[in-house]
Amino acid sequence: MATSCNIKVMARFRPLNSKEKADTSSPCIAQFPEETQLVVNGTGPHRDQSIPFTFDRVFPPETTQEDIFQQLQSTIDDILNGYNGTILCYGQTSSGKTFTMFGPDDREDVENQGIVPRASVHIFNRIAEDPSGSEFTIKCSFVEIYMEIIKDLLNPKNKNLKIRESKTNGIWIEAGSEKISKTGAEGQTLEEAKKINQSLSLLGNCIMALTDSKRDHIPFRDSKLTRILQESLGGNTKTTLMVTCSPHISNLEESISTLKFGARAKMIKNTVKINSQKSAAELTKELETLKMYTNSLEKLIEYMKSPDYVPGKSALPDLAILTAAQQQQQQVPSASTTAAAKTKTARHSTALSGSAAPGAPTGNHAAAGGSSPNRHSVAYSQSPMSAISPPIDFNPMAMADMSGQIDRIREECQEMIDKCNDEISEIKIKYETTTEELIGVRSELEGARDTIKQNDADQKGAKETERKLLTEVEGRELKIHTLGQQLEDYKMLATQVVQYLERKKVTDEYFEGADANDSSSLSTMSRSISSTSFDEDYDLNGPENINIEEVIGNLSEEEVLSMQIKLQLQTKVNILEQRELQLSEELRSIESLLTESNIKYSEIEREKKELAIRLQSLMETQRDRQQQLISTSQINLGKLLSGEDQTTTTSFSPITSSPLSPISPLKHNSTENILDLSLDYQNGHNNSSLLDQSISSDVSIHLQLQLEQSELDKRNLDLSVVQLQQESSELKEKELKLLHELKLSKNANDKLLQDFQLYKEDIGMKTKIQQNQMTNLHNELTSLKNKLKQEKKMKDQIQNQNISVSKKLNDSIKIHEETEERMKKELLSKDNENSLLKEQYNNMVDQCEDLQEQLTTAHRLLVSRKVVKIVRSDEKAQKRAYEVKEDFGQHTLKKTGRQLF
Ligand SMILES: Nc1ncnc2c1ncn2[C@@H]1O[C@H](COP(=O)(O)OP(=O)(O)OP(=O)(O)O)[C@@H](O)[C@H]1O
Repeated sequence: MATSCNIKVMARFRPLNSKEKADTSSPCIAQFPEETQLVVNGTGPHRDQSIPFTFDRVFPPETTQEDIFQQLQSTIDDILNGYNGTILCYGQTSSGKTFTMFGPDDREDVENQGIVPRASVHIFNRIAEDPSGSEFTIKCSFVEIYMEIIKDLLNPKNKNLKIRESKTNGIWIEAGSEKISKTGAEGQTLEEAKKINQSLSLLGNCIMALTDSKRDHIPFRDSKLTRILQESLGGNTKTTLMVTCSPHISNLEESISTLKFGARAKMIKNTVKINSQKSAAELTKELETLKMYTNSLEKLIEYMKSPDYVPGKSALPDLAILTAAQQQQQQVPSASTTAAAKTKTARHSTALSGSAAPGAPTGNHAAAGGSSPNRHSVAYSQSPMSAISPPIDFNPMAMADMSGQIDRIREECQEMIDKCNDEISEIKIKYETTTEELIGVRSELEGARDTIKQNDADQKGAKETERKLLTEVEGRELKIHTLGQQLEDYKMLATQVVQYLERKKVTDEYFEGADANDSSSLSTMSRSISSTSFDEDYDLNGPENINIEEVIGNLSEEEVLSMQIKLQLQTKVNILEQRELQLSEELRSIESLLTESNIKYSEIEREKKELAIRLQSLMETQRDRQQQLISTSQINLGKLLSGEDQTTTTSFSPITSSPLSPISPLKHNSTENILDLSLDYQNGHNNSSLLDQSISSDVSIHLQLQLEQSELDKRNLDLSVVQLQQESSELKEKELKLLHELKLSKNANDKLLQDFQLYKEDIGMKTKIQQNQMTNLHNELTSLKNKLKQEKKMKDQIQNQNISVSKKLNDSIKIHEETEERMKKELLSKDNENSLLKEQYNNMVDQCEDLQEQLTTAHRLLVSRKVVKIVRSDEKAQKRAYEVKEDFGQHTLKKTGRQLF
């Protein structure tokens, strides 16, 4: 009896792996307050919300493999009791599907064995323990669905297995290889990813459709995975879905998506019933009964054919055999009514693990499953023997007519049945072709959608590149602007320097005529250089809140180099500035010294001149006096010589203009001597003693005094001259010293000028570098602009392409949708036709059965009315008698055929 049950859904969280453990900030995202409930924390935009989930069972990370199996053992037992069963794992990649299904790679690690090895052991244990002596057939297969191709993992030659379906056996994978060439896959990574995601999203679609009461079409046929799982989802299978999750916060979105998938799947209802199949022993027994029955019939017919048999008079032989056979046949239980038959066999047991929640990263599907052989149960709703009814009266002619009619009807029926079968096969082929076509159209659509997505992504990428380029261009333009300004400043500065140098023409004259303004203009210029070189953008100290190291770290090599040069320049300028100030100071002190010296020198010169004049006048006075003395001496001498009174002598005053004392007459020495003396004196010879001897005592005293006085004067004069000469030489020394200092200053100034020249050259060079940089930047800007243009062009092309692709896609979608719609309609009408045909077919089969029954009744009548004699003479009737046996066999086949259909 069929019962309805929901899919069992369980959730398992694996432990944190070593990498996740390293992130101590994040423990397990889920809490497990109850055995059937878990709460996922840290959800919502602010990570402060929780989502509760309820499943048939939840397993926290510490759950052992044994605990898991304990919960799934009942599913295996159900399979052993004749139900179809599926255990399916679903979850994000690396969430533990393989671990749950198979366990670790190490086969020796028995403790961690997964469901499949444990289930195998359990099944064999159960078989070993079974006391009934029932026959068990265990078959096992492992297949992989890879890019919509089913591969036999146990026989790699079987690379493209087909999915088959029959009403009695449900869906199974055809265990033969075919069309290997079709599987040749090359460079299909993208295609592979698409297909894997597609089949998973199609699984999601089926689950959505199954849980949506308004949907009557479940798109199982859209992918191989859903097709295989068709019976497991909403069909005749006890299904357990194990959703596996990572406990780490980094996989939160995927885990929630997986759990939501599980929650939805939990709503799916399956209708399950026990499958039964007769064992070989039972079938043999049945066959023997049938053989017995046939033998009885044959014997009966033989007897009826024999001359001993008189219809209506002769007793029927071997009825006991018939009765025994009939009784035995009736003992054979009907499969449909014996749910607890010993021969229960699960047609369909599947263990599957599929990867990834939609939208999550995916891996391949690893499917491991087992399905029983393609057997159908031969089930009778009624035993053939039970159709034999008691004999009735019978008219042989009418019987013959009836037999003919029956034959005709049967032939007609057979024709109709064949026709129906042909039509049904045609429809089936058409249906499958249409379905395949639809799948093709859908995958084409998916492809087109992917192209659009790709194009969108390309467009986004192009936009991003464009934005980046624009930002770069803006940055470069700004830099060029800044550099341009700096260049202008440099140019201005260079002009200033040139002007300054030209104006100054730094020569000795300059130093002689230099004034405070000029030196200050030099320092002003230096300051202006410093302020120009270190504008705001390149201020090394920068605003307080800026991390200089970070700023420098962000600067390009070129900028750092430029800053270094500027820093060096600034240092140099500072040194020059200081030096200039020093020199200016020195120059000023030298200048003042020089002025002082000049003043002193001119004073000394003046004094010297005065002294010279004085000396000259003194000498003149002395000469005059000597002259006077000589002349007086001569006069006196003449007087003396002529005897004139001494009273007539001329008196004269000494240099001091003292009143002239009367000159005493010369003593008696010869006049020549006196004259000689006078002349000697005049000639500078001190010969006063001679004079004393030659002149009179008064005059000689007077003269003596005067001479002494003049001697004194002369000595004084000499002293002054020496002093003056000393002073003059000192002054000369000072002058030389000053000149030396002047020379040093000039040299320093020359050095300064040289520095300025170098500085000017440096500035010129830097200006050139800046100009080159600017040119480079301009070139770069131009190339960037060109690139931008190209990007824009490309973007436009992509946009145009996108528009045309979108248009094409829309057209194609429209066409495909129309085709799909048309096909759906066709399918629907074919389905309707199909159901009508099925109905017709079933009606015909029923009619056939009725006819068969009528025929059997007729035969039974024939037998009971003992028409054997007529039959014996009538060949046709004899033939009919043989057909009774044949018909019986066909009756069985027809029954089976209807069930199969
Ligand atoms: N419950 C668990 N206890 C201990 N280790 C586990 C558990 N679940 C998973 N692991 C480990 O986590 C890793 C990933 O698990 P597994 O390979 O089973 O993931 P998967 O879902 O099959 O991944 P994929 O979809 O990529 O094939 C493996 O190293 C596995 O041993």
